Amino acid sequence: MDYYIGIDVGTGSARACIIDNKGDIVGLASENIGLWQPQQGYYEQSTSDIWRCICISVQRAISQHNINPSWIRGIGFDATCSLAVFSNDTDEPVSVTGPNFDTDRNVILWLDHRPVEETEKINATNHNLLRYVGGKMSIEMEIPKILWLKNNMPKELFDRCKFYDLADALTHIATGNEKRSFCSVVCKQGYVPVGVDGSVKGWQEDFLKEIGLEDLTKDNFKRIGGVNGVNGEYLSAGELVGTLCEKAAAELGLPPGIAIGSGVIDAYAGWIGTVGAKVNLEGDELDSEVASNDRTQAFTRLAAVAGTSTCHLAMSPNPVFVPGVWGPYRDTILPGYWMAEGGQSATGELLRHIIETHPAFNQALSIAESYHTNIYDYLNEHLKEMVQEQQAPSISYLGRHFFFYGDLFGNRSPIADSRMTGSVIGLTSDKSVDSLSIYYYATLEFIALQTKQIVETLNKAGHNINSIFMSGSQCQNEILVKLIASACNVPVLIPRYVHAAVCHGAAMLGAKAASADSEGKTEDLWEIMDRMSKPGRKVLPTTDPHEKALLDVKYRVFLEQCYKQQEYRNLVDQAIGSWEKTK
Ligand SMILES: Nc1ncnc2c1ncn2[C@@H]1O[C@H](COP(=O)(O)OP(=O)(O)O)[C@@H](O)[C@H]1O
Ligand SMILES: O=C(CO)[C@H](O)[C@H](O)COP(=O)(O)O
Repeated sequence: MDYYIGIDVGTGSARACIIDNKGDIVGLASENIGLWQPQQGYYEQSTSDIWRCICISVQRAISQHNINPSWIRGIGFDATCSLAVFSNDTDEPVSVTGPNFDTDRNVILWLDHRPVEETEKINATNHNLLRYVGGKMSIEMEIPKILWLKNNMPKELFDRCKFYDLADALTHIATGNEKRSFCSVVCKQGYVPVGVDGSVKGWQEDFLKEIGLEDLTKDNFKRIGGVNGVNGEYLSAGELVGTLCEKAAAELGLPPGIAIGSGVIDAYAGWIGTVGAKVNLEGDELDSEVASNDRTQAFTRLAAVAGTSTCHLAMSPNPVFVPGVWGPYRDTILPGYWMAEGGQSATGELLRHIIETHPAFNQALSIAESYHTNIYDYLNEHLKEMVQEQQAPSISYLGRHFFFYGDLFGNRSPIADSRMTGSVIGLTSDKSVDSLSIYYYATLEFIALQTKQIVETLNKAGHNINSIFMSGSQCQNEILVKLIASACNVPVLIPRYVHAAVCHGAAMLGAKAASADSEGKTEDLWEIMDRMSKPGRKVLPTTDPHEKALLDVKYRVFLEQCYKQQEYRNLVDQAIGSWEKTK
């Protein structure tokens, strides 16, 4: 009776799943978490609220599925890469809401774009460290956010703060322990386990001093995890952080003493939960399993973790530097291997925004509700009906003259330009549900074409991606999945647990932690993935020559919309030169 819990904290909800020792999910529950937007571009959450949602989900998953809490051997966590702030002296949450810093919101969400000036200052250093985060530090990372707090908080409050990536904050709450994960400090906080030429290693003291965060270097970098981590170590995914403490155990409804694995950012849990599946990628047949699954196969498999945002993760045995793609990050998942992380800042959120701001949204939503379906499934059905009514050859034909470019939340990859916005060619005065459906389809098409741009950029730089393993809520969207397969011309694998693949990855971290021997040595994560991953369904690219020709030409226009926008912006900036802003 050995069971493991995975806890996945996405932008919108906390989920808990329980797996058995074969990796089958036997319990699953989720709870929506709070998100506050005090002003445009600012997004905040609260670890107290998130922990409450985790506790509800765990208790529900346990009780609904009749699991005895004493059967749980290990717990793994993943969370969005958001900055969580606590007090050094009391360990209480510290508010991040200016100007008074008096709310219980202590998390600056990854999507928050408040540190614009701080990010510019960081990138102006051209420090060698920036090579290891994709060439530029993203506004979504945590060092710019810490710097914003330094610039905006009262000094005595800032001096009392300690900083965690959210996944580390959760393992801290669970264990009371300060051990941090490589995934957190390397991917979001500027720690480099080992650089390629030995010139960069560990925390970059000169960099932190140059940007004005010398405070973090004091006491051996204690406020961000320690000079080399606690006891001289940072942990790779799932290594043993400690055991469930009495307080957290009582809140979760579990016995104390359960092994807690080192957490990862949610995107990385999506990689863990999907790419180890034993699947036959050749040929047309679906679902056929293959016996052998050596880890080098992972080098050709891209994980696309598609929730509020989409993250594209690729592992390589050697460092590959890809402009506009975060990393390369060593040791974060499997010790000695490197990860690259491309991404789209908003995909699920982009779809939601496009649908909800269209004049026909309320009408479409009430029809969807009358059919007891969600808006995405309804719009997909409506597109199929439009094809019938208009006797069109395909859905793509309906949208052939509509061109949507969707960087409404900035561009993460591959051009890494947070000033990017959206553009449309093909607007009409049509306010109908048909018009909404075409706009929605064009958004799906945009997501697929940008995925192609990211895959091409990865492969041009030295990766060798030839399949995509998807997870997150978007993998339930059959039109989107087919578009991604066709645009990228590779098979897309849908996991068996479409609602819980990321959480499944987190549960494998619980299994790894539970395997710790008396010296804390744990089983190899790939071995666990090999044993517990589940094959799902394979979606192949279109073979229709017209569909292919249309996607090719749409890609050409997509690239023009992307680069022309930057060109137009430069033209304007050159023309108006030093025109001063009026206050
Ligand atoms: N069928 C669907 N097709 C496309 N997008 C979807 C679908 N269902 C949900 N989404 C989007 O997925 C996002 C939520 O996905 P989820 O994996 O739960 O995210 P997170 O982990 O970020 O909380 C929302 O932004 C929602 O708009
Ligand atoms: O930046 C990321 C990972 O590095 C993710 O985009 C971020 O954590 C949000 O994830 P999600 O879209 O699943 O809520």
